Amino acid sequence: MGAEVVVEGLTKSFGRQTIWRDVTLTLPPGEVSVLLGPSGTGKSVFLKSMIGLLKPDRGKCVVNGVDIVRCGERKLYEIRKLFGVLFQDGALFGSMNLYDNVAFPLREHTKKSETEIRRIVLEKLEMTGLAGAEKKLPGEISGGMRKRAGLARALVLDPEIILVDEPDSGLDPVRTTYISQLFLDVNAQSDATFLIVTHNINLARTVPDNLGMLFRKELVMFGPREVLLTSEEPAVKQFLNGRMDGPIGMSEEKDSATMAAERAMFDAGHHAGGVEEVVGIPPQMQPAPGLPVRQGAIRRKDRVMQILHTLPSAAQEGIIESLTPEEQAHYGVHPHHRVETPSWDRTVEMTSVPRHHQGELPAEQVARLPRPGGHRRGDPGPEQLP
Ligand SMILES: Nc1ncnc2c1ncn2[C@@H]1O[C@H](COP(=O)(O)OP(=O)(O)OP(=O)(O)O)[C@@H](O)[C@H]1O
Repeated sequence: MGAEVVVEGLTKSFGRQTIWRDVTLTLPPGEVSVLLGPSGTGKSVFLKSMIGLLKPDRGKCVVNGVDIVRCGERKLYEIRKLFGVLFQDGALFGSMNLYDNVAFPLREHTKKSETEIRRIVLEKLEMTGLAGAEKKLPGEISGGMRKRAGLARALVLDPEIILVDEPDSGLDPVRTTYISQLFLDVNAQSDATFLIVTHNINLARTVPDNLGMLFRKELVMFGPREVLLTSEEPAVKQFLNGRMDGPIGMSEEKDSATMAAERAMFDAGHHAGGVEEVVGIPPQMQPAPGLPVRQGAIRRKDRVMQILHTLPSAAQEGIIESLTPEEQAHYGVHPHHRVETPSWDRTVEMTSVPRHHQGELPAEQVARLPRPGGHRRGDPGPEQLP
């Protein structure tokens, strides 16, 4: 099982510029988490802080009982071996072929024989769909292949935690979905803990178990995906819809005057961007058929059901609806049955009016269409229809 990562009150500045402050979150072991945020909010700085490449000013980042922020060089070197990192461009050595790139961490950090190294490298290349490409140089392959080679290299030391920086950068939407599928497949096979930072909305909506967002130098929220995906927080809704209309501006936050001027422009009919209002919780992508069931997803179910009563009601509803009837019976919940909602969420309580699937409405609620040629004797007139 992957390691748990506990981040508490983490704060990072460069000189007088605060990047983010008081970031507190836990990456549950073996689950896939995504951290969203507008460009420049410090997502990459967060990843680098987690592996000790950057030193936060305050706070903790604890893995297996070791605080990465405070520990000495030797401990840090040991703990880093638990991490596999996929950087934006794959960070491959341009002069080495894919085989040597992927073999590099094994030759650097282990005493394995070349025979053993060959077995591992070929296995990871196969796993990432690169079998046969061993002799290619990074400059001879596509961006998507470079990312997959970066992932193969990140996997060779069997990491417990895999950090991924903007896997979609430079990739088309289809290739982004393929690499997302690969993350879930790797997670199913390894049970490693994943943290992916991105601003790709498709990926954020369909891949993770947990979702968070950095904005205004803070972590706006972090928790089960259903919380962020049903959030009424203006910055979150704007971000998920990719619109200009909202608090996020050209370079992070808008001031109130800009916001009012833009509001007037959009009210007058100017297109705010985006295609349609994106709402709700789409189904989560699953590992490819034939792969093991994700253990992280199984554990998550129990974990989330334990904290269900602390979540906003729309998220509760989404979580309950994602369970099978057997699971609902096991946990003693059923759709549209809310558990006690925290007081801060009273304003977004959902009505308990049952929703029905198409074709399942009770007969008395089905509107009758007028028949051609008017209604027959005995049929109710339109004024009598419910
Ligand atoms: N080593 C550094 N020294 C000084 N400032 C830095 C350093 N690294 C990053 N920054 C600053 O930190 C801020 C956040 O950068 P970061 O790259 O983490 O943002 P991001 O959210 O990953 O953005 P994007 O989505 O565009 O990649 C930026 O203003 C950047 O200039």
